[in-house]
Amino acid sequence: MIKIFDTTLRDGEQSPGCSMNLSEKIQMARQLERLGVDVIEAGFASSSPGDFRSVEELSRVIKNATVASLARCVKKDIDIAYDAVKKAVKPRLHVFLATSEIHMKYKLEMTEEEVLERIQKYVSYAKSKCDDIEFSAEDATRSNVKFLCKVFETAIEAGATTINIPDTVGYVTPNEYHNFIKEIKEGTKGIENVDISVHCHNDLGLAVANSLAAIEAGATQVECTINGIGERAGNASLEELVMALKTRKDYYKKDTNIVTEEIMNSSNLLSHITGVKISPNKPIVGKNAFAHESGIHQHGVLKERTTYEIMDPKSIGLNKNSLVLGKHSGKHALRDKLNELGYEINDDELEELFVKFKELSDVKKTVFDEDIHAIMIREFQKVEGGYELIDYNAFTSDGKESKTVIKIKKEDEVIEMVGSGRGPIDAAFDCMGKISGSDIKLKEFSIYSVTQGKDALGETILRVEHDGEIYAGKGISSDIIKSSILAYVNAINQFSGGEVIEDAI
Ligand SMILES: CC(=O)SCCNC(=O)CCNC(=O)[C@H](O)C(C)(C)COP(=O)(O)OP(=O)(O)OC[C@H]1O[C@@H](n2cnc3c(N)ncnc32)[C@H](O)[C@@H]1OP(=O)(O)O
Ligand SMILES: CC(C)C(=O)C(=O)O
Ligand SMILES: [Mg+2]
Repeated sequence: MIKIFDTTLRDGEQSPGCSMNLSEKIQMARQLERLGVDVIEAGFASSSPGDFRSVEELSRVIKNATVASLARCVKKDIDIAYDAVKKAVKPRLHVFLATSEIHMKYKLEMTEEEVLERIQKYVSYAKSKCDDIEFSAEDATRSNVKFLCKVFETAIEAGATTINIPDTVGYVTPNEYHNFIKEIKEGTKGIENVDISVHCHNDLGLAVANSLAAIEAGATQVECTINGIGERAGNASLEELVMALKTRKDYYKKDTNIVTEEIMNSSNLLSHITGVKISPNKPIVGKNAFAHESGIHQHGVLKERTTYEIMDPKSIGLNKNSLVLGKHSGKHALRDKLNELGYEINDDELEELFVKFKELSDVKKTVFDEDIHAIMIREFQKVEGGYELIDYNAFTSDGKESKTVIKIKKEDEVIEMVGSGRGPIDAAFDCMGKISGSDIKLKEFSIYSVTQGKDALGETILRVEHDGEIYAGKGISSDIIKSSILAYVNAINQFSGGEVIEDAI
């Protein structure tokens, strides 16, 4: 059995534009639990009060999976990480220190001896607080293998129950990694009593191949993320890894606890939460992964699906029969759909959402899954004390400067302002800039149609820069000017005094 350690909420969140608020992390963690992952790395508790709160809250919410927090070999990090995970049913402390020459010399400014001492000291300290300890040798694949064996021996003697061999910069190749792990297995005393974990980055597009090679060499845990998000080019993608093991069970002869039918839900939920789209040719979860365009392939698939499909789409949760939601649907069907899409809600939340659902179904014939995601994403974005759009009017005609008037509320104050620009959206952003009185630069802006038909919902995703920091905003509406204003409001609410409502659905 291969343990799946999901780090979507920690390493995944380290990818630019993938930050999640607490309510988004809770929804995602619940979905990861339905997916059946063994370990959820909930965050790096000491890195910020927000990270602490989310690790602490996830430790309360998650019942089956182990909940881990990352910590440096620093007392304060370990204390804070333990405080955050201590209420979990199965807590884990994940302690790390770099072991490559380049990291030790330039980053840590430590000698090999100092690194070994520090590992001994802080893994023992972590062990005095928590039974389940993972130790990671950051940049392991660029470390001297003999030194690495000493590193792991030290960590195991100090109480580590899992040792992790990360390919931090995505440098290694599959055969090389396979041999490297074999060498570590042969050269490290006590390694037979602990889990061997791997954590691969995708800088050369080899993260999944390297993880699979590591499994063949004896790794018992793989670290990965949904949709492969993560630092730089990302981490090994959970769905690719798991489906490779499942589809080629004849070769790998290994199982995981993953409920593969939950893969599509997990992937869609993350993509909706982060606003990061999945490329159509992405293996397993891309729009084209099970699509057949050419005649010869279509002919083959019509006669026998397996001529061109190595996986059954149903095995990842595609093509499930589902109830069609519309203006005549009731709360049971809405709850059923929300659960099917990976959202858990209580009765009060259902009442509130049902009102929004009815408003939408009055204007749309059919409410698609994407519409439901859109309603939920709006709920996640609620901000207490932040700006709230009340109304807007746009005046535009070909070749002339456009004007947009926005009426907006912040706490009890209603503000009305006019902006001008090249087109109504440019004018709306000019107006929002004046309202917030801040120096804001628009860095990225895209609008996607998220549902079908002429009444489709448009999703705006943008990034703005303020005070050297980048803030992402999302807005959804059947009116693209409104979705753009909502996205802008969502972005500026993150720095203009609003506080994300932690218990929003
Ligand atoms: C490979 C990975 O993914 S590692 C995880 C990366 N994730 C993150 O860094 C996200 C969160 N990080 C943060 O918010 C901040 O970096 C913090 C709060 C953790 C630390 O912030 P700061 O104290 O300002 O330090 P800063 O980030 O500038 O530098 C890192 C410091 O940690 C030290 N350090 C790095 N790794 C380790 C380690 N594993 N154990 C002990 N010390 C370490 C560095 O040497 C440096 O020390 P110095 O301040 O004495 O020079
Ligand atoms: C903290 C460690 C496991 C990491 O993310 C890496 O080395 O990539
Ligand atoms: Mg990493």
